[in-house]
This record gives sequence, C-alpha cells and structure tokens, in this order.
Amino acid sequence: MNEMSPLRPSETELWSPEKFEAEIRAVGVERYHDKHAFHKLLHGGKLNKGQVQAWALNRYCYQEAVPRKDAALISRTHDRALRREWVRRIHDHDGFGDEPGGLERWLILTDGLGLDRDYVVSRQGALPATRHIVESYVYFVREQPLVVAVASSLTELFAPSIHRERIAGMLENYDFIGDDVMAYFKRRLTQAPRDADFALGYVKENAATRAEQEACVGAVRFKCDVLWAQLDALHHAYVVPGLIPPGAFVPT
Ligand SMILES: O=C(O)c1cc(C(=O)O)c2c(n1)C(=O)C(=O)c1cc(C(=O)O)[nH]c1-2
Repeated sequence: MNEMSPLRPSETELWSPEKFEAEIRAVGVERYHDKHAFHKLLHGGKLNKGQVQAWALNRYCYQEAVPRKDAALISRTHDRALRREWVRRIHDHDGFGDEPGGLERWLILTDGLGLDRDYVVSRQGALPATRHIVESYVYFVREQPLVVAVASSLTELFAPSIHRERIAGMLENYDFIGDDVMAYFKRRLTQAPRDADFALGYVKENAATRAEQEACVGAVRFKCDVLWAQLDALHHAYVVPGLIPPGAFVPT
C-alpha cells in the first residue's frame, strides 16, 4: 500500500467463510490439471503404452513426495489434534500394519504396466523437471505459514472427479489396464474427500486475516501449478516435440 493508492476496505476485510471457500474453488475451476491436454490424451485412450508408462513412472515421484511433505507439516505444528489427523495421510500413502498403502498400490499400477519396481522406486528415469517440481511442494509446505501449508493440499477438493474420469477412461480405452491396477484411484475416492473436508475446515477456521485468506488461495494456485507443470514436462518429453532429456525413461 502507498499513499497514492490506499487499499479500500473491500480489499482488506475478512471474507466470509462462504466467500473464502468460493475463492478457493474458483482456482480449481480455472486451473486444475483435469484441463491439461496430457490428461485428455491419457483418459481418452490416445496414448500408447510407453507414454502411459512414462506418466506412471513420473507420477510415482509425486506420490513419494506427498508423505514427505505431510511429515514436514507435522513437524511444524504444536497442535496435537492437527498432528493426529494429519498422520493418517502418511499411513494412507506409506501403509500401516496390514494396510499396504497408496505407494504400494501405485507400484501395482507400474508393475501392471511392465515397469521394473526398483527402477521406478529409484526415480532415476523420471524427468529432471518432475523431480524439481515435486520437491518444490515439499519446500513450500516446510516454509510457508502453517495455515498456508495446509491450504496447499486443497487441490484434493477437485481430485475425486478426475479420479473417476481416469478410472472409467483408462479401463475402457487401454487393453493393458485392468481393475487391479486402478485400485490406487478407487481408494482415493474415499480418502481424498475426507482429507479435503478436514483441511478446508481447518483453513476456514485458522486463516485469521484477509491477507492470510489470500495467501491460502495463492497456495491452491501454487499447487495447481505444481500439478500442471508436471504434465507440461511429460507432454514436452513424450508427446510433442518428444524431446526426452538425457537419462530419462525411453519407452521401448
Ligand atoms: O490424480 C490426481 O489428479 C491427484 C491429484 C492430487 C492433488 O490434487 O493434489 C492428489 C492425488 N491425485 C493423490 O492421489 C494424492 O494422494 C494426493 C495427495 C495430495 C496432497 O496434496 O496432499 N494431493 C493429491
């Protein structure tokens, strides 16, 4: 703010919870990665097996970063109730007791696509861009104010519809995809809404100023960029112009 252009009250007033939620949801309508050309190709059956392998192998890096960012969030809070809730997310991905977890289900998907597990887990075949992009999410959660870090998970509000579209589209369109390899996404249909509802409630309750509310909306925008940029990198390497960086996975 400067003397020439003072902020009007409408620019500094706390949004109502309804307006705040609407601002968050509007980000998804505008820029969630369901609108990306690569997803349209993936779900519409327009990719060959090598391209689907490239997607699954790169996306493993995102899956693997998620429990690490959740651990980073837990390490930052003195709120025991928040830690109790958030630790479930780590169990969902890494597994707990007899429950193998989401990363294992993701590896069932990459097994089903004929990829070697050790190669997938090593992340060596991932695009350089993928590795940097997913790490930016971990850093964001480590460094931003806690409520903003929580808000960055809110893209999950928009995930169930893309998961439903993916399950139906991939099962219908690829003969190399079966029910068993789609188990990851089926499980997320119940996990994601539970997580997103909690995070949305937390953010609505704890963003105490308009500036914090706007920073939370900015976090959802940042996260959409994280998701979008991963698909840009895949499209550039494996669709057009098809420039695969040195060392990255080359479909056979
Ligand atoms: O397939 C997808 O489009 C998609 C998107 C997102 C998301 O919006 O961040 C997540 C997931 N899947 C997902 O499976 C998942 O476990 C997950 C965790 C998180 C998060 O930010 O904590 N997002 C997502």
